[in-house]
Amino acid sequence: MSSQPLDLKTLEEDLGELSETSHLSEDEERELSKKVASDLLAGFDKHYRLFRYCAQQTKKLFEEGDWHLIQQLARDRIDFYDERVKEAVDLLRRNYGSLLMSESVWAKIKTRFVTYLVDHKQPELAETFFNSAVTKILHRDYYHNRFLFVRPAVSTDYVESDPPSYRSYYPANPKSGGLRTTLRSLIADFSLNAEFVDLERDLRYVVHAARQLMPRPIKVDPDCQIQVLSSLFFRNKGAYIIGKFINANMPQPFAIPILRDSSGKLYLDTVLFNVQQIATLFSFTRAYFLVDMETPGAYVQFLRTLLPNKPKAEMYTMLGLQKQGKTMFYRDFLHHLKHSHDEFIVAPGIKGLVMAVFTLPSYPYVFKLIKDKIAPSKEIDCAGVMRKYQLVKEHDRVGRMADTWEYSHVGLPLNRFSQELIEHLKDTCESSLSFEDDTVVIKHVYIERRMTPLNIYLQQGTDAEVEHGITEYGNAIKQLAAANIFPGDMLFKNFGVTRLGRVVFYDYDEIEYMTDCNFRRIPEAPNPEAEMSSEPWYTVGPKDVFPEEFGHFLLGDRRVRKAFLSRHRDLLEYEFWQERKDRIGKGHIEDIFPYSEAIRFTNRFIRKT
Ligand SMILES: Nc1ncnc2c1ncn2[C@@H]1O[C@H](COP(=O)(O)OP(=O)(O)OP(=O)(O)O)[C@@H](O)[C@H]1O
Repeated sequence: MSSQPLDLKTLEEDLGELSETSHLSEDEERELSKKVASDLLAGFDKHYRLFRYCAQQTKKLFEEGDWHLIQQLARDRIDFYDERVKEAVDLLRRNYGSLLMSESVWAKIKTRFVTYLVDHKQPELAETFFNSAVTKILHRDYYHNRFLFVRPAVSTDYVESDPPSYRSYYPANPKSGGLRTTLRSLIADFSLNAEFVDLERDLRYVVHAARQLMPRPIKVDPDCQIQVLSSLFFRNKGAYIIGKFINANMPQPFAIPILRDSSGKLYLDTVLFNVQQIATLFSFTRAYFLVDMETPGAYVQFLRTLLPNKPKAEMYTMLGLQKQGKTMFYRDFLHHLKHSHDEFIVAPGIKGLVMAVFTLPSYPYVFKLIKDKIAPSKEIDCAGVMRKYQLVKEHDRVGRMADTWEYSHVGLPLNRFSQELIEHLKDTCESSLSFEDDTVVIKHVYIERRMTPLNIYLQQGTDAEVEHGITEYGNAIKQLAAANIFPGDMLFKNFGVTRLGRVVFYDYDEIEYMTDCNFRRIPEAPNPEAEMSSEPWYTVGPKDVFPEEFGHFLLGDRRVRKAFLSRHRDLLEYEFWQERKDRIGKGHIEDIFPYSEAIRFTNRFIRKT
């Protein structure tokens, strides 16, 4: 396994095979390994400094309400990792070149690297960076624990920063002044450089919401405390306080979104206590958070106490550390393979024209390979598909597009593939496959969360489920449109339903920015014959979209039609699309809340401003 290809040749391709030992003396090897290990660590430290700087900048931009720059920063940050890895690899090749052509040197480099991580605050990320660089330099044959961190060598348990990753407050302590005063100082400790519209009012709402939740009579135990992560979680137009309230050894997670109104003042929009609502904030369908963390391991550990069912891989990813997410996903996946025996199969549903998709029933992910030959009707090539997937990675996914992890050179055990799947992959993706002994090596694959394809959900659903699926489908399209995404192919098979019943889009090869689309009304037919003809009587440009046509291919089924027309008739009208496009064109960034409107304070409590 390695991360996304950086278009670098391995040393072996350049200089031939590594020898077992080098011609250097023991001392020379030791000196060399010190230098290489410290160069690699310096490369990582530079990366992480820039990564943190982005989050520090975001706080300022949030205070100033510069949403466009926050989005830009979030997008740019995604590329930082590969840029730093490339720099590190170039440096090693330039400085040491053929000196690196022995296994004994690489084994020493890894050992030396571990010693440098003893007091490091991000050892797990540094190990991943090491892997990313080394897999660019060495051939796949060397991807094992002697040269790489296949398993972590340094534990992140109890790694802490100074000041620590979370702060504790004691509202029941007589000196604290009570819950509201405690919350006031908790918020002040984030040192936001902007005024609140009416903080006292918002604190009353938070206290009120908390009281509604507490079992009666309220009994305060000696351990009563509030713990909050020390940095705010920024995304789009929101900053989130993430923490837990503990009483009688019972942790109650919470999240408080802070928003900014048009006059530049702040307010607490709501408080989320429900674990599912908080899990939704960290969903793989949303953009990554920007958080200034000295010890990300401690953040993940804290978050896991709030959301124990969320895999660590997804936590790291949502904190913007997507390469760490990839590493952890792959380790989990290999572990799962060892402890399961089912077969990889073709993913249920309608096969794609662009992607070959397979899954392991016992594991909730799908694997997507770009086909060798893409149907001409698709008017896209492999590089184009990769660009669209990258666009989705970098764009605000607004809870409606699935994130993907991209891998190259993934080895999977051949005996776990069903016969039908191997034949399907050989037929469609031969150039992506190679067979090494008992292993199928896949050159390039996207991995994403498995969902129930919406077409299957609608076919098999009860009337209530069809109603729900279609309502969600329309909401998904509307939110994507608000985020400047036109899905292109709106057929139900291109959407999936998550475990929480949300509809999410996953077929990216035809997506366009709304602002690049040319929405049109169908012109009047010049005569009845033209109207009856199978060919359109008007010219159609490559970016033209005719919303009035959507109904023809979406609404064949009676139940679907009824639900759609009662909820989302506007999607069939030119005006809806043009109006959205115009708003985006004027620079408007819509508010899309990752929680329901109904739980916002403004809808729960009558505001006395
Ligand atoms: N995340 C997912 N969860 C479950 N099934 C999926 C997922 N992604 C894809 N599939 C299945 O694989 C099929 C093809 O996937 P996808 O739509 O991404 O391919 P495509 O080649 O781009 O399709 P199209 O021909 O519509 O462009 C889907 O119709 C669905 O049945």
